[in-house]
Amino acid sequence: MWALFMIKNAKKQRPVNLDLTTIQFPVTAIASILHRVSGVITFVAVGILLWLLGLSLSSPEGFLSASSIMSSFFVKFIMWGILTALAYHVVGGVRHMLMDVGYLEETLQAGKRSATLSFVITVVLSILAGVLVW
Ligand code: HEM
Repeated sequence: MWALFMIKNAKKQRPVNLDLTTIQFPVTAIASILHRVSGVITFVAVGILLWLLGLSLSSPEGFLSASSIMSSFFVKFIMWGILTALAYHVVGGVRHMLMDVGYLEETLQAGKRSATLSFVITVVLSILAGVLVW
């Protein structure tokens, strides 16, 4: 009986915060989830890019179709998004591998610094991708 009372009471005293606006993710958490999201985008992109490559190599008409598809703003925007996701995935992947081989310290401070740096590098690569696409 006493144990039951303790369990009920312990449950009541658990801190609850349902105000999502007061919850802030650390930069390392954002870097981590974006790495997964960019991996999934890259996975889907492989299919799209291979299809476009196949079309462009199929015949001279196929090449013209592929370049006319690529001339639309919407498609260029998607391509820019794919290249940005790939850039972040590669930069984040290299960060992971540097940590795995022990080149980057596995401390919170080093993690925060390398996560921020990988965002900065991705922004630069994303601008370059925009220049390439447009
Ligand atoms: C076609 C290309 C690629 C695809 C579709 C892809 C996709 C993915 C996916 C879906 C994950 C799982 C993410 C997770 O569960 O959190 C992942 C993880 C990973 N990827 Fe890629 N990836 C690709 C290329 C690369 C490249 C070029 C690198 C190297 C720089 C890389 C490095 C990594 C690393 C290190 C992980 C593990 C991260 C961890 O331990 O949390 N990937 N990738």
